[in-house]
Amino acid sequence: MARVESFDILVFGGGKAGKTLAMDQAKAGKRVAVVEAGLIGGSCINIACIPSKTLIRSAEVAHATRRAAEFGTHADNVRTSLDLVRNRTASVVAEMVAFNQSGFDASGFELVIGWGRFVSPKTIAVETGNGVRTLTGDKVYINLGTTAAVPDVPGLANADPITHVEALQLGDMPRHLLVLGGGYIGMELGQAFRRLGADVTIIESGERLAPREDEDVSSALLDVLQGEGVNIALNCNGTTVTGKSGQSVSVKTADGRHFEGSHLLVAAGRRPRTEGIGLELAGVELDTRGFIKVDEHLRTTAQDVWAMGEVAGTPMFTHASLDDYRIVASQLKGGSRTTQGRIIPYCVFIDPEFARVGLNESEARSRGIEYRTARLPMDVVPRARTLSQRKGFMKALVAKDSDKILGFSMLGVNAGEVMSVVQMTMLGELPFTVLRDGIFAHPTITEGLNMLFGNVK
Ligand SMILES: Cc1cc2nc3c(=O)[nH]c(=O)nc-3n(C[C@H](O)[C@H](O)[C@H](O)COP(=O)(O)OP(=O)(O)OC[C@H]3O[C@@H](n4cnc5c(N)ncnc54)[C@H](O)[C@@H]3O)c2cc1C
Ligand SMILES: NC(=O)c1ccc[n+]([C@@H]2O[C@H](COP(=O)([O-])OP(=O)(O)OC[C@H]3O[C@@H](n4cnc5c(N)ncnc54)[C@H](O)[C@@H]3O)[C@@H](O)[C@H]2O)c1
Repeated sequence: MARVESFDILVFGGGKAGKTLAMDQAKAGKRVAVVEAGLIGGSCINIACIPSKTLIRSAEVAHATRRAAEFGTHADNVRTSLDLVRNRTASVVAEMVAFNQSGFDASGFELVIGWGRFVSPKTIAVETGNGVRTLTGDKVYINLGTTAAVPDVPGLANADPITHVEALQLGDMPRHLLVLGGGYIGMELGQAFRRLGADVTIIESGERLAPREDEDVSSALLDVLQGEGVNIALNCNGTTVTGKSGQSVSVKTADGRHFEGSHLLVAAGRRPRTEGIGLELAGVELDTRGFIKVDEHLRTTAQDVWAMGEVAGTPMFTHASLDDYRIVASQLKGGSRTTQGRIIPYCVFIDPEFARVGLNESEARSRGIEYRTARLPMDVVPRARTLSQRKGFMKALVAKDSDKILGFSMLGVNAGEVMSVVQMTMLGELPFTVLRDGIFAHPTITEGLNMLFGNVK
C-alpha cells in the first residue's frame, strides 16, 4: 500500500468553491491539499465564463464596427481574423490563470495536479506526472464540476462535435456553425460567431428558446438573434447527424428539415463528473440524475464529506459555486448558512444582455403567488436611445398585497448591472417604491427603474 499523506482539508476538484475554500483554510493555518486534473483556477477562467465573455467582447467590437456608419464613422472592408480573436482570448485566460496561481502560492495550500479517484472513504489516489500519490483528509470537499453532455442522437458522437472548449479556441472561422441546443451556451456563442462572420444555425429541440423564462422573453430573444441573421430552428426532434464536424456535417429532423454546416457545436446541457471516480468506495451517493446527493448544508451521504458547485446539483453559475463555499466555510466557523431560500441571479451575455433575479410570471403562477406586473420597453429609456441600443424590455413582479418585489427580468443594454440594483433592493427588503421614487443619475439605464416601477398598478 502506497504511503498515505494526511491533510486537515482535502479538496477534490479546484473549481470556484474548492479553490476559494482551500485558500481560506490554508491562510487560517490548516494543512490543505487540492487535487486538480489540470485547470489552474477551474472551468470558469479556463474554458467557460472568462474565455466566452472575452470572445463575446470581440464579437461586439466587430458588430459595432459594422454598424459604425450609423454613428457617423465609415469603416470599410471590415474583416475579423479569428486567430487574433483566439490569441486575445488566450491572453486574458493566461493572465487570470497566473493571478489564480499567485493567490494559491500565497495561501500555502498544496496543489496536486493529476486525475483523482476515491480508493476508500475520504481517501483519493491521484495519478500525477510522477506516479500515484494517495491523500486523505479529515474533511473532504468535492468540487468536480460538469462536462458538456453529448445527447444520444444517432450519428452525433461519430461526427466529432466540438464543445465550448474547442469553440473558444478555434483559429479558423467556421463557414457555417451548426449549434445543437439553444440554451445559454448556444445563444451566447451562436450570436458571437455570427457577429464574427460565420453563418450560424441553432437547432433546438424545445418549442422556444429559454423555456424557463416567460414567453415574452423567449420571443424577444428569438427576435434579437434572428434580427442579426442567426437561423433558429425550433421543435427539432428525432434528429440524426451525418458527416464530420470541421469538414462537412448535416443534421436532419424527423419532420424532414435538413441543415448543412462545416462545424457542429454541441451545447445541449451538462453531465456531472461523477462516473469512474470511486464514489461508491467513498460512500458518496448520487441522485437520480447522477449528481452528488447533498442536504441543505451540502453534506453528502458520507461522514465528513461535502460536495459543492455543479457536481452537487447547484445552479450552474460561478457565483452559485462561490456561495457553496460560503455555506461550507460557515460550518467550519460554527455558522449555519444553508442553500435554503437563497436568491441566485443570472445574466445571459447575449447582446443586449438578458438578466433575471427572483420570480418570473410563470413561476409565480405555478406557485399560486398573486402578483402585480410592470413592464417598460427599453425604447423609452433615454440612455438606450443615445446608445442606439433600444431593443428589449424590463419587467418587474410585485406582490399583490404588499410592496415587496418578487422578481425582475430584463432584456436590454446593461441588464446585468441594472438587475443588481433591483437585487439589492430585494436583499434589503425595501418596498418597490424606493426604486420608483429614488433619484438616479440621468441619463443612465438604471433610471429606467423609476419609470418601470411607476407602472406598478
Ligand atoms: C461556455 C460556458 C460559459 C459559462 N458562462 C458563465 C457565466 O458567464 N457566468 C456564470 O456564472 N457561469 C457561467 N458558466 C458556468 C460556470 O462556468 C460554472 O458554473 C462554474 O465554473 C462553477 O463550476 P464548479 O465550481 O462547479 O466546478 P469547475 O470550475 O468546473 O471545477 C471542477 C474542477 O474539477 C476538476 N476535475 C474534474 N474531475 C476531476 C478528477 N477526477 N480529478 C481531478 N480533478 C478533476 C476539473 O478539471 C475542474 O477544474 C459557464 C459555463 C460554460 C460551459
Ligand atoms: N451566462 C451564464 O451565466 C452562462 C453561460 C453559459 C452557460 N451557463 C451555464 O451552463 C449551463 C449549461 O449550458 P447549456 O447551454 O449547455 O445548457 P442549457 O440547459 O442552458 O441549454 C441546453 C439546450 O439544449 C436543448 N437540447 C437538449 N438536447 C437537445 C437535442 N438533442 N437537440 C437539440 N437541442 C437539445 C435543450 O432543450 C436546451 O434548450 C447553463 O444551464 C448555465 O447554468 C451559464
